[in-house]
Amino acid sequence: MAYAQLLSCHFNCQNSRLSNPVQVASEVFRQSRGSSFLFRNSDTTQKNQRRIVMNMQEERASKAVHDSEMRIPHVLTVAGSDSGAGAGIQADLKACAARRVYCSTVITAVTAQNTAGVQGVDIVPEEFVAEQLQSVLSDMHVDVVKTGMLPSPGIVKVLCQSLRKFQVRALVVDPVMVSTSGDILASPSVLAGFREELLPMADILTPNIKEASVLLGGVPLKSVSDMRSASKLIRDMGPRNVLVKGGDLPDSLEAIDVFFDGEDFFEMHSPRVNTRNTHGTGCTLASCIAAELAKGSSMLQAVKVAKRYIETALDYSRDIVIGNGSQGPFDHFLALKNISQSSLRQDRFNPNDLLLYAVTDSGMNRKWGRSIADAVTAAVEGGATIVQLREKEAETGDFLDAAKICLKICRSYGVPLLINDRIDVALACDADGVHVGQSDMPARVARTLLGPEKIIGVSCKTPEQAQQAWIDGADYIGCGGVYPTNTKENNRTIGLDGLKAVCLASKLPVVAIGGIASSNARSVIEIGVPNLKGVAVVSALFDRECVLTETRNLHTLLCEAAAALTK
Ligand SMILES: Cc1ncc(COP(=O)(O)OP(=O)(O)O)c(N)n1
Ligand SMILES: Cc1nc(C(=O)O)sc1CCOP(=O)(O)O
Ligand SMILES: [Mg+2]
Repeated sequence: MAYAQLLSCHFNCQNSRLSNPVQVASEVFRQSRGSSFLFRNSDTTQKNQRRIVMNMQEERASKAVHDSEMRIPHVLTVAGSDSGAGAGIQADLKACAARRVYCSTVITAVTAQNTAGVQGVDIVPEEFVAEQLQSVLSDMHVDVVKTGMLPSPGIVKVLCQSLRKFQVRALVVDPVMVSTSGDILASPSVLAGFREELLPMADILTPNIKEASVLLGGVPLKSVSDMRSASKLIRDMGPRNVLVKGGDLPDSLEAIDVFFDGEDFFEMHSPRVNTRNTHGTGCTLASCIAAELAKGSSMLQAVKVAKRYIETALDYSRDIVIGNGSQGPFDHFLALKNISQSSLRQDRFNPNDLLLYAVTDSGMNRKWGRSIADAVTAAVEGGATIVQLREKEAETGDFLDAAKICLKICRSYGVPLLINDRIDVALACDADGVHVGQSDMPARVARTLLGPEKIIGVSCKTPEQAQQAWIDGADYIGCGGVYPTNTKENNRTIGLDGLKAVCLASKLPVVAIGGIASSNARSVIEIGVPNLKGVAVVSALFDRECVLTETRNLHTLLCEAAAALTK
């Protein structure tokens, strides 16, 4: 079968949006079957050639199955090249790779740049920027476009034209105007194009305080309160969300960013990292937001993850030396290093997320005729603050498929998803972490495999196990069975006293598990130990007719009980 025909029938499959890989494969076979008439030689040659055709068809069909399964999230960055590779296109590529997202590139300018500053800029003609945009967007499925240096009004124009022609899920605009070294990277005439065309299309704009000031006509920003006002005024220019980055705010011990979504303000605080290696933080942050959006995160969650990633990367790279200038690049690939300094793990896990911990059960879902997607959606809608996918009977492939589905749902609600027992599944789908028991893979080995960023929970029934969990680098303890349960066979009940003993033996946050429901959750919280952060529940949520109602009720009860304790 002619290659062009194979491609075209694959293309037709994609166009008809056959979502199931098996459907895609059978469509490839169906469309390709008629074409063996191309071969009209002797019988044997015909047989051999048919075999070749069949092999090609099988290969193509399996490729079609593979392609539809393996489409990875895709960010297109439209930005300038930095020869020193700390910022620009090079930072975007590294950030996306570190966040496990594919990144294609449209180059708007080539800069001669190093750790001392920008020595030269060569702007790519707008026609050639348009050609690059056409090449990428007409061929590849781009989820999110991220923009950096847009050095001419013509480039802003052709970009907006392309964005109108090829729809993407989100547009992240980093209004690069001044480099970290103070060099001007966009002329004032670009500002008009920004205001008129690009900003109204943006899902998020990420100015630093200098850029926010330029956008507002030179108003100085000196405090967090100024940043709040600026984010509101800038949002009036069109972007749906604004993140004003306060890293350069004078007299602040913290790096404070202000996020405004049109309704609420969120202040995001992180310790200021004392390092010269900050070149490229703006590009990296915007790319990381784009990458998380491409993976399906909500905007606020994407911003939080990106900020945490930058903070961890800066901390990890604080002492590296690249170049002789005043501003060095940092290392994007900390996850590839087997580091376990607990200092790097601060803040990426919020112990308050343990308040209402929903643990899934496929048997219960089957009993009530629910898909895993329905069960998890109802739980997070109802207020579950963290979800664990616990699939005790599933084949690895099915477990992974379920994990990908749940991850998409949880990311869109900003709720972490942990995988029960299976470190390999967590790695394969880039889940937020794992929960392991005393007979599963030891937590310290899980930590080595998962790196510093992932959440690791460990089941403990005794103070000794709790102490070991801390040494092994766990983030929290699951402690039970507090009450008898039918969900886990032969599970030893340790009661409220056993729970209290485990909590007192550890600095780690603890979530209680086993036989907990609305009828007894208050008594659990009321043991009143500060590191007991919540309850983990299976049957009281999932072995019920309406998961949404049960989760809502339990969530309200837990909030009330926790609030009563702090009075
Ligand atoms: C939050 C939480 N706590 C405890 C457990 C139990 O883990 P484990 O002892 O490994 O038993 P299984 O769940 O694997 O049967 C948990 N899953 N979650
Ligand atoms: C998974 C699990 N682990 C336990 C432990 O004691 O470590 S008890 C348990 C099952 C909890 O289910 P339910 O909320 O239906 O009682
Ligand atoms: Mg286990």
